[in-house]
Amino acid sequence: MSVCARPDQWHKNYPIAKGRHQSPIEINNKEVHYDRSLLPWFASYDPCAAKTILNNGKTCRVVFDDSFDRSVLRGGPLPGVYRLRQLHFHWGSSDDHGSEHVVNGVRYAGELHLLHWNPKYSNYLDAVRRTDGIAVLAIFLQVGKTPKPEMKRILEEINAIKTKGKEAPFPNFDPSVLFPKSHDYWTYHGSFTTPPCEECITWIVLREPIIVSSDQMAKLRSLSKNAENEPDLPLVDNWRPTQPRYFRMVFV
Ligand SMILES: NS(=O)(=O)c1c(F)cccc1F
Ligand SMILES: [Zn+2]
Repeated sequence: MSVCARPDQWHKNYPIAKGRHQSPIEINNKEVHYDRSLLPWFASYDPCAAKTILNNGKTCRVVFDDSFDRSVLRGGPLPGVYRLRQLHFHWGSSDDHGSEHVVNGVRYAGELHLLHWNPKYSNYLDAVRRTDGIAVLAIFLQVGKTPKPEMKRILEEINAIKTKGKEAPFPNFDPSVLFPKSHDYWTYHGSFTTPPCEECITWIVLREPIIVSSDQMAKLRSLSKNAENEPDLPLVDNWRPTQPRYFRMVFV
């Protein structure tokens, strides 16, 4: 495994990976603070902003047009609107683990991240250098008998992006169809969960998971980390272990 592959080695190339605002973290209900000044969050996404779905060897990602305030997240802990740029997933090698955040000791089968950036900065790369540059909406995936039908659209495309570097058109998709009923959330300041682990993220972690089927999780696991001309290496366990918390949570 290359030195960058193992999370406990990341700090050798990216010292910030040992910072004091790293993600993910363990969320314990008894330790969160209630902040009544926090507002509900709102997403207003344009389905026509959806562009492509791709396998980058680390996850399955859907990319959106973020050249103007077309699909935005606002409210909650956010000072203004943040532009939707991409969504991606984290999952395990079996249904009993795979999420990045852990809630009261519970690991979910997976976690969906919708990444947004603050347009007060000139571009995404500038935003990732700012503590208020990025907002990620995180939604847990829980395995159950009645999966959310809207997940089907993404999983049907998996066959087209089996290997690293494969990309397929993914038009006309509003990711808010994946949201659970409740918008209740926890929020804290953290980082990217993959190198360079910049500490630029306002995390909004939804309390209510969405239900996916075991077959749908197996579909994600059928992706390969490698390109088509290389041996098939199952793309699984693309989650980072929880990091030290060092600071307080807030919860609406
Ligand atoms: N998992 S995460 O949301 O922090 C994330 C991103 F949004 C984008 C790139 C890498 C990455 F790790
Ligand atoms: Zn992620």
